Amino acid sequence: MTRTAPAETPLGDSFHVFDTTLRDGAQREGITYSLADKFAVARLLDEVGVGFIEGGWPGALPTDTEFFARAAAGELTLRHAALVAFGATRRPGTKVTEDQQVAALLASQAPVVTLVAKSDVRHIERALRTDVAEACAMVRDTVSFLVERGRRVFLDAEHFFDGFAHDPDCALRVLAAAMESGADVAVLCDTNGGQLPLALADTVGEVVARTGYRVGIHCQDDTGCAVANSVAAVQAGATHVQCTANGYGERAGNADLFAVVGNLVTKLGMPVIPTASVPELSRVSHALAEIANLAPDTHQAYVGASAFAHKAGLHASAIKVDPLLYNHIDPEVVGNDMRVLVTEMAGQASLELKGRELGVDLAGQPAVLTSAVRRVKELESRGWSFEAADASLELLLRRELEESSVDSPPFTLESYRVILDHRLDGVIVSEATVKVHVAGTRVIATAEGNGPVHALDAALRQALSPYLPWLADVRLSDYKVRILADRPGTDAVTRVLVESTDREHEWTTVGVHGNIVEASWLALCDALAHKAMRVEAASVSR
Ligand SMILES: CC(=O)SCCNC(=O)CCNC(=O)[C@H](O)C(C)(C)COP(=O)(O)OP(=O)(O)OC[C@H]1O[C@@H](n2cnc3c(N)ncnc32)[C@H](O)[C@@H]1OP(=O)(O)O
Ligand SMILES: CC(=O)C(=O)O
Repeated sequence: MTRTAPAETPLGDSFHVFDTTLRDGAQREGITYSLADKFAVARLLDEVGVGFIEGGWPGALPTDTEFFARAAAGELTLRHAALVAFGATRRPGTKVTEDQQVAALLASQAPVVTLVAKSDVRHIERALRTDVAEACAMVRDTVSFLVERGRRVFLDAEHFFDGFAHDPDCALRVLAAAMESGADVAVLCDTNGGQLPLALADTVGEVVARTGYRVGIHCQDDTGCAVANSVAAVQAGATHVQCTANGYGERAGNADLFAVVGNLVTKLGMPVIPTASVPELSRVSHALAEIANLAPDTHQAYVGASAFAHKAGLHASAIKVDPLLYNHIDPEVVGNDMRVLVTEMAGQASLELKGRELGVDLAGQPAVLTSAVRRVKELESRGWSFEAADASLELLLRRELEESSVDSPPFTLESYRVILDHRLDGVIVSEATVKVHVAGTRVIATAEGNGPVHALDAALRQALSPYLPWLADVRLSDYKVRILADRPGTDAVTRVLVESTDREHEWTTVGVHGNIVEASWLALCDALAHKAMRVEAASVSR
């Protein structure tokens, strides 16, 4: 059997980060982990150095039974974490030795077992249909049975906070039944997730003071307070905290591992995971979202892509002096990055910082900055959006600087024409003709496409390719359209975002116009102008 305590974590066994992504996280609507997913999740969690990984409920779910069997057969080697099996106590009125589910916990060979037990008298009487004495006997029998067979046991006291408020004696009797039978941690669960931090911390403090037990915390997020409740519980004396990656879990979710660990490490100075793992938090959070087949939450505390993204001009002006003036921590501590967003809320400092990020030096250029801010605000008020179109913003800044690389575009347009042909057979064909001037030559080209923008792109490529060899590498990788119809006092306009790639880089440009084809054309032209600018910069530096 493998180890029953975390290895190589600075606080050792004295503080537990207990992850239940593979059990409670899998209870989230929309998540189904395959066996391969479960191994991948466990390995990533082990990489960030959690102390315990609850792998599922063997005996209840066939995938979980298989997961533990394969782990026991050597398919899962954990460097930091101990593997935990989850399950219930014996059923009321049965013998523990005859309970198939308890037998499955033992058969899983997991060195640690979490047993869930009801600690609210209303649940004992109405859901289990038994009395408190039998509920305590179920806990006592099952804990003793597993401890005698060498397992380390944690007790998840379900509905503890509601139960304690209603009948503290019953709730404490259930804890005593477990702890006096050899359980290691009495985990107080806010199963319905209805608690708020101050009251929850009072209860945790009272239980610790009255019993002297090692107490853990498990918080659901139904009040949006799971992270706050978990941290408050730790401050009140809990030394075992249960959480899930990105807060996945039943209903509104669970306490987010990354926020809980982020808070404990950076706010309370508790090295609850290995120091070297802290900068891995952002990467692992995103990888776990991929495995769950969910988009990472860009606004997630600590690890979200927007967690350190600043839009307001006033923020940027202070960040220019010292980034920590507007960041609660250095984002690199948790492997994240700071970003400055340029929108209509930008001021000169935002543009100067963004310019720095894009390699455009605007320091000591107050006139250029004033004019660029005015231009950005004016364009944004007409529907442009530079937040997601760094390449168009870079062109705008360089145009304001009157840099030669953008002053002489690779081609100029004389005219374009797009025809949409709806044939009798129902087929719709788009045809575009462009007349451009490139390398001192007037070129006319016509091409068909499955839509007007496709046809335009094809005609432009046909016209320019003989003169711009780099065009062969450039392709349109994404195209997004948004109709901006609800702007007071203006006609509806279309905003087009074009993402381009040349296999090495990706860049996004924006175009806005009342006509969708013209909006697309503007974004397309910026995309090529941006590539041409890079090509020229590369040839100059050679
Ligand atoms: C708070 C939590 O999130 S705990 C985790 C909950 N997770 C899950 O339920 C997911 C996995 N569950 C399952 O696969 C199934 O529910 C099983 C295999 C556990 C049980 O399935 P079934 O035998 O068909 O029972 P069913 O799900 O209808 O009801 C649960 C039974 O467990 C009993 N039970 C509930 N909690 C406990 C407990 N802590 N200890 C012992 N028995 C319990 C219930 O009283 C009920 O008994 P009954 O069948 O006599 O009415
Ligand atoms: C154990 C558990 O998941 C809960 O009480 O919410």
